[in-house]
Amino acid sequence: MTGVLSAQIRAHDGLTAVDGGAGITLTDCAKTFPDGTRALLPLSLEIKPREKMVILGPSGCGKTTLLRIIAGLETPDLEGSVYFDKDDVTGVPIETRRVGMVFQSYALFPTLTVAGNILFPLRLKKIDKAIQNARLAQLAQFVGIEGLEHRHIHELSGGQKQRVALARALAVEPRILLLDEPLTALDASLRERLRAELSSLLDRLGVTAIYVTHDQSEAMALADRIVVMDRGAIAQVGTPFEIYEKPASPFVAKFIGAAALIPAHAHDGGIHVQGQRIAAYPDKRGDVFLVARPEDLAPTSDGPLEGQVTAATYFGDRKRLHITLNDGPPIIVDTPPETALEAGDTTQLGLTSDKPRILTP
Ligand SMILES: Nc1ncnc2c1ncn2[C@@H]1O[C@H](COP(=O)(O)OP(=O)(O)OP(=O)(O)O)[C@@H](O)[C@H]1O
Repeated sequence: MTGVLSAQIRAHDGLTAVDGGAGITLTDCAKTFPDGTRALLPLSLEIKPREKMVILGPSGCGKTTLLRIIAGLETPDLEGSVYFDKDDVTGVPIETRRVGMVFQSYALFPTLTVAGNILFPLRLKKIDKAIQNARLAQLAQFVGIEGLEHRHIHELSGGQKQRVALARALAVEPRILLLDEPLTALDASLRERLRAELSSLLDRLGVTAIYVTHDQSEAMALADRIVVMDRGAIAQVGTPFEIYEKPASPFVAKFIGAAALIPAHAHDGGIHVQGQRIAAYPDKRGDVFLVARPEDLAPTSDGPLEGQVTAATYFGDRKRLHITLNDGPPIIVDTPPETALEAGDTTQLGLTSDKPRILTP
């Protein structure tokens, strides 16, 4: 057997290098639907071969539309173009793009068995039976569903269904794997486990993977880089570290890591909140925001900030306080689980680091 998948699976077995995974170049891709909805403003994006790129953003920001343009299920407005490596695929239909897709709803055929679902794309292409069987065995082993090949879809758990959907997407030996919220239908603990498993499967496959989610911890866990989207536009592209540590805008800071933005002023070499100097800051002068994530502030006995606890939730490993700062925004503060503070208490707060993250508006 030859082809990308064989190479991919051999790579998984440690036998050979991988030759799969195309780079993707989107140029000026906008999308206006016939009813006039502008789902995407013109955007350009480069995705490297074998990169795990996560598209992250709130509901309705255009994530799925962007994914469907890469898949060939939508065409961009006239000025846009899509390249896979050096091939212009803008007008090429999904069947000939060599992409695999995995959906939130699994989109499995309920009347077919596991094997029937996985082999469906190969049967369409009338691939030789012996090759089909060999590939089924490889894929079942690869995604961890051996022994379930003859089950019907309704006899599977959610996690097993998702593995079947992944195996079917891989059956076509894709250069690019597109995953649209594939874990959303699963319960939290299974989602976390499969997320880790999927991440390592994608690494071993060496395929270029585009993964859509609105769940930022999923994005952080899986991505080489994240595209954060806001209302049809790209708000920031960067590694999880860059997006978390250097958010490009208030939108990105608030969307990633439950950050509150506290209005502050930079002058005389320091950051000042409500007239109180809270940290050294030699860089700039003027109005700025202090980025306050749950780990950035802690209750203290001597300020400099003060606020009222509006809710306190015990999580076992920590206690999460919702606090409204005096003359300031509501913030979230994670404290050790034994913290005595409860809703209704007033507390002083200090920074946990002497290098706070500062955002200029
Ligand atoms: N076929 C369509 N016709 C008209 N408008 C559409 C169509 N498909 C999507 N839209 C609109 O385009 C915008 C972007 O939709 P899209 O599905 O890409 O968002 P999303 O970020 O994937 O959202 P979600 O996380 O809720 O799935 C939305 O306002 C949506 O209503």
